[in-house]
Order: sequence, then C-alpha cells, then structure tokens
Amino acid sequence: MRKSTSIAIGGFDGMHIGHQALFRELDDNGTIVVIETGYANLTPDGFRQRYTKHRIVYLKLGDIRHLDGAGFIAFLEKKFPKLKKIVVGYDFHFGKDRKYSYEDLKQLFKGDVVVVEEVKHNNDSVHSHKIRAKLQIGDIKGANDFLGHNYTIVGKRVDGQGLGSRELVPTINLSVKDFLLPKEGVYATLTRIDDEEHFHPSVSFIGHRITTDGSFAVETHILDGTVTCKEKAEISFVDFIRNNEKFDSLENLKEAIKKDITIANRMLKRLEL
Ligand SMILES: Cc1cc2nc3c(=O)[nH]c(=O)nc-3n(C[C@H](O)[C@H](O)[C@H](O)COP(=O)(O)O)c2cc1C
Ligand SMILES: Nc1ncnc2c1ncn2[C@@H]1O[C@H](COP(=O)(O)OP(=O)(O)OP(=O)(O)O)[C@@H](O)[C@H]1O
Repeated sequence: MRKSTSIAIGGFDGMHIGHQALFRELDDNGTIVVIETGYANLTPDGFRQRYTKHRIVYLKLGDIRHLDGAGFIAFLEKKFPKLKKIVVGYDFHFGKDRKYSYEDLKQLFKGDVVVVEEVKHNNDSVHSHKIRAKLQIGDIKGANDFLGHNYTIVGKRVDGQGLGSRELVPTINLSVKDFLLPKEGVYATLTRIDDEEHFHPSVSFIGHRITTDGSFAVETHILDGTVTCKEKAEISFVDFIRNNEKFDSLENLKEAIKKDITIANRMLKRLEL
C-alpha cells in the first residue's frame, strides 16, 4: 500500500469487463481497492485475485460509509501516501447516502481522477447485479459475455448417494458455499480437480435430485476418463443444457443423462474450433 501510486475503487464482485476497463488505467504500482459490502457471491473470499495481476486491498464499507468527500480523500491519502491517480467508473458514488460522485473526487483530490465511461455489451450496460440475474435464469452465455470469462465456482468434495457410479454415471459431488449457484439444471462445464493444472470437459447437475432422494446437489461428471477427486473441484460454466426434471424411472434419467453427455461434448468441442 505504501508503494501504490494509482488505485481503482469499487465493489468489483465478478471482475467483469466493466471492472477490467478500470484496471487497464492502473500503472504497475496500481492497487484495486475493494469496498466490501458483504454481498459478493460471484467472486467471494479471495476469488477476485485470479482475475487480475494487480494487488487487491479490501476495505469494509462500514469503515468509510460515514465519511464526507474530504474525509474520504484524507482516508485514501493516509492509506496510500504515494497516491497520484484514482480510477473510478461513470456511476461511482461514495459517502453517506452515496451522496458524492466522481465530480467531488475531481474537486477534492490533488492528483488525477480517471473516470471510465460506461462499458456495454450489445448495448446493455454491464453490472454485477445483471450477471447474478442472468445466472439465476440459466443464461450462462449472457453472464459469461458480461464477465469476460466463464463463471466459475469452487466446492469441497462430499460423498454422494453412491447411486451415480452404480446405476447412472459417476459424479464428483460438491458442497459449495458463498458462490451464487446458477438456476437448477444441467450444464456443459469444464472442471478442475484438486490442484490439477488443466480443466476436464464435463457435464454438471445443480439442483434437487427430484428423481432420486430429493436432496440438493452440485455434481459433475467428467467426460474424458476416470478421475479421483480428493478435496475440492472447480466448475467453470460454458452453456446451459436443460432444466432439472423428475423422471419416472432411473432408466429414463439414465437416457436423459446420455443425451446430456452428447450435447455437452458438442458444446465443448465448439470451444476448440
Ligand atoms: C448430467 C446429469 C443430469 C442429471 N439430471 C437430473 C435430473 O434432471 N433430475 C434429477 O432428479 N437428477 C438429475 N441428476 C442427478 C442424479 O439424480 C444423481 O446423479 C443420482 O441421484 C446419483 O447421485 P449420487 O452421485 O449422489 O450417487 C443428474 C445428474 C447428472 C450427472
Ligand atoms: N459497466 C461499467 N462501465 C464502467 N465502469 C463500471 C461499470 N460497472 C461498474 N463500473 C465501475 O466499477 C467500479 C466498481 O463498481 P461496482 O462494484 O458497483 O460494479 P457494478 O457492476 O456496477 O455492481 P452492481 O451491479 O452490484 O452495482 C465503480 O467505480 C463503477 O463505477
């Protein structure tokens, strides 16, 4: 923090293409200042770091929300004594009742204030809350376009019913905390197991297993061979395949899963072209 000469400020949940436009304005000693609201569920915990090479510093909203414009600048200058440049987006607001904007920053800060113009995709303004809404309706492609990367979650391996490998297909079952889960259904995905470097093509299910025991599960079936997962896996969503369904028999579920596998293979193959 002592060395930081430029900072970008915001919530930055998702690290989407709008956020990345701000980061491009940072110099080599640039720091991303995340104001933590407690609502981050696209990139919770330390997950934002994987989407940037810049250092990230976290500030609690409660520590700064009471400050007025001058107080906020004084706070930043104390924290970053070498600060020369502040980067924010066109709609950045801060302080009590979000009363202050980039205009105030420009008036109060002695250095440069860079205001990044609205980043849009297909004429639609990119924002974290819209990405959440897209995931909740299963619009993976739309979410990924806004993110500029595949939406990715991490989970701890847990035991399943054991039914998959006996009667259907083997799956890695995951317990996922803190990440927003896309709507219930079946997805073409890429899965990284434990600390492996590469991702496996996979087909994943999120939802209540209404055909079997009714309980909620996040599971992934690996398409390129037999694997062992010790601790954790990471699922990267590529496309939506179908809704969660209740089948009359395990046979019918098995048939549906076979079709899912064919569709997932086709969707994932397109990536290699
Ligand atoms: C590709 C795929 C699609 C699935 N689709 C459904 C579904 O539509 N409805 C459902 O109730 N369960 C579905 N499941 C979950 C199965 O019910 C689950 O894998 C099975 O109960 C075995 O669970 P286990 O891994 O805990 O043994 C699906 C699983 C996979 C891998
Ligand atoms: N589409 C965008 N174009 C340009 N700047 C943006 C865009 N979205 C966010 N920013 C800027 O990035 C910083 C972080 O903003 P913030 O965390 O509020 O992102 P957001 O995507 O707007 O989130 P939410 O949807 O939850 O409001 C702010 O300085 C904001 O002005």
